[in-house]
Amino acid sequence: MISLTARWVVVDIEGTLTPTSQVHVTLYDYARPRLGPWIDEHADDAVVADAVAQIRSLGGLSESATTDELVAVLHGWMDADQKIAPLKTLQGLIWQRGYAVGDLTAEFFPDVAKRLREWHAAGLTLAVFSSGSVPGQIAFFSRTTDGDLRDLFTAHFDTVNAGPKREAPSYKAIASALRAVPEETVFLSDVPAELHAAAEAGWQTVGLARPGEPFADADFSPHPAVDSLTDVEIS
Ligand SMILES: CSCCC(=O)C(=O)COP(=O)(O)O
Ligand SMILES: [Mg+2]
Repeated sequence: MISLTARWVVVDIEGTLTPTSQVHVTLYDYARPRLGPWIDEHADDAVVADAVAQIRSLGGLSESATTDELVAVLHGWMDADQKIAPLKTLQGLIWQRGYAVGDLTAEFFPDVAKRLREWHAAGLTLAVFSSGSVPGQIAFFSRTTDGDLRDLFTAHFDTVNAGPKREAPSYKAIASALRAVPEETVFLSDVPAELHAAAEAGWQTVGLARPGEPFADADFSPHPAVDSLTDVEIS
């Protein structure tokens, strides 16, 4: 059991709240065949047009690139699990629709919903920092096997409104947006490099080394690590 004193709790999603397979299999497989149709059907949407321009630029495609060429770049990024902003934007829009129409339901590790509700009821301010886009995150928490959890969170951060997850300035930006005291803020993640960045920003950190997850056997030092939120006590 780890006991901390903090007022702000910021959580990662993949590998921390939900199994990696929920993202890499369930959500990625849902997005893959829908990316092309979404780009074509929402070509006039400014958010989609901006994402397409970024894909062309980052993917080295010409102005006349076809939707199939754009999708090939997006699939390549997904296959390599590169969490690149325009991909996360389009995925988030597709998942938002998927949760709204009832195609998708988010599943958490069994300890998660209870612990988040307890921390919220105890007066802690909860926020999310994930590579998933903010609209995608909000949709994810709207329809879960534990009900609608959106009210638990005061704020959502992604790589667009905060910055890269492995860089300390992103955590400084989040603390500033939350008006949080860094030393009274804790970040929970399954990725040691993210914990290093949060600690560099003056935050407290807890690693989630969940059995069977990609980082289960990683070296989390100097951060304390647990395999369940049940083992994290915050007062
Ligand atoms: C609907 S949120 C999906 C999460 C996601 O797309 C993702 O890439 C998760 O990355 P994280 O930073 O939470 O490990
Ligand atoms: Mg993660």
